Amino acid sequence: MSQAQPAGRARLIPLRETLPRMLRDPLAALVHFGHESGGEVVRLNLGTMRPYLVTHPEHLQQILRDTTNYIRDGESMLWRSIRRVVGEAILVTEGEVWESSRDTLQPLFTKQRVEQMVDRMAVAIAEAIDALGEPARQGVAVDSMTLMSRIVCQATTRVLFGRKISVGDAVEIFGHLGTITRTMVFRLLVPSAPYWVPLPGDRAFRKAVAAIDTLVLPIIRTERANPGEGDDIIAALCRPRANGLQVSEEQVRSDLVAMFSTATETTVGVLSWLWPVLEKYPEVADRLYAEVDEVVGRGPVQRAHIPRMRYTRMVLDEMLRLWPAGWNIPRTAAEEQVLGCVRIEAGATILVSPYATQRMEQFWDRPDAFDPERFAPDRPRREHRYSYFPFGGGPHQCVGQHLFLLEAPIIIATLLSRYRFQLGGPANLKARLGASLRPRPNTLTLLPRHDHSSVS
Ligand code: HEM
Repeated sequence: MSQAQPAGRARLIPLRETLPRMLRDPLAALVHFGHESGGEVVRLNLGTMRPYLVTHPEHLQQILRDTTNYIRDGESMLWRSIRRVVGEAILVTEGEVWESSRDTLQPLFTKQRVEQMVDRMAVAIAEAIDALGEPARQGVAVDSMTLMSRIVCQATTRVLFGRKISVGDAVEIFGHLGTITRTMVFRLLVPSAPYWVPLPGDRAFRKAVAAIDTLVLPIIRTERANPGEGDDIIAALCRPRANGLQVSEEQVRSDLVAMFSTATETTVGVLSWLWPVLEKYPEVADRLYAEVDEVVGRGPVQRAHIPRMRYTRMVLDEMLRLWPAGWNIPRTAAEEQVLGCVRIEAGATILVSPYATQRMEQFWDRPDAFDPERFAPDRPRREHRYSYFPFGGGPHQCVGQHLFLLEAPIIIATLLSRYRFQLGGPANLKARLGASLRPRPNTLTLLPRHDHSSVS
């Protein structure tokens, strides 16, 4: 990638090449165009829009670290759709509004604070998994995503939201978010369509957003009427901001829905790959079960177990490589930019996709193989920091990364210490496209490994 040449125009991939691939499989299409370009910046003619596709780690680093020149423009692509759900929240904004939300929320997620949450989280997770005992003993099949969402919603509402959202409401909100991510796809694929042109899914989308408001607004009103000193997200959002700014109900609602959705949707999305992965790769399943038995035994899982669960972490890292929940985090060029040898005009949309880069042969050996060994702690890592960025990077790097990397092993170890499982249909490793990635629906029957599945 020579920087010496004068910057020119990006190669444009014509519609006759982009369209059939995008219609068939948009995710595979991004990997294909990234691969074919060898990591150079290219432009995709998608008919109604012509975004740049950026896949090279050096370019990604430049973009993600520079929030002045490469912005999350609320009017573009993904952000426009997400803004219709979360409003002006931490997840979509830039500048002062973003800074104020980030300053309020980030202190809740420092390494130390997250470590303190872990034991409470382990108890909430064990209780949620206890509740699966009876249906499991009766051999009842459950939807695998619903199962994971119950566990994650219980842990999240208990620890992050100070029990101010009930588990029942959390599961309901999660369901509405699922509708939203699915129905948003049409708007993502035709981002230039004005909102007065109805697209499939619009009505279900609007109903789901309204249903979420019905559940969260009363909680916010109660908290604002009696603001407390609590260390949960709702208390933090309802207090006056550090800069003295009084926040509106709408702003609190925006950040609350954004935090709920990022904390649950992504976690459930990634963890739901566990079952098809274990089914498809029995040797991985054997090693995982062996590690859980050795480190945790029959449980309960505790904070001290987590550093010893090295293989579990390798499996998680590999799941995040192949199915990063946040597969698409586009940016807009605020001014004219030069990236590599390519000139990018002000206002252009730039596709940034962890999914594409993390599956490109230029940056990964056998990229399509599921191989946790590539993340073995004693194996030297030679990849560029931005060839693997499931949690993004730069100032917008995910605030929940540490939390996820502690919560996920607890969930896996608690489940596997108690159950084996049987999938209702064949394991499918092809992702279902939405605002975040999820596996295809499947059912699951848990098979207790011991006489009494509850041991906590
Ligand atoms: C597997 C789990 C997760 C994945 C893959 C993930 C991925 C990401 C990615 C890629 C970004 C960057 C967005 C961008 O650059 O525009 C991000 C940002 C964010 N994530 Fe996560 N996330 C996960 C879990 C969580 C959890 C558990 C929380 C909260 C408890 C969380 C809260 C956030 C927030 C608030 C932001 C916005 C940060 C900002 O713009 O300042 N995420 N996440």
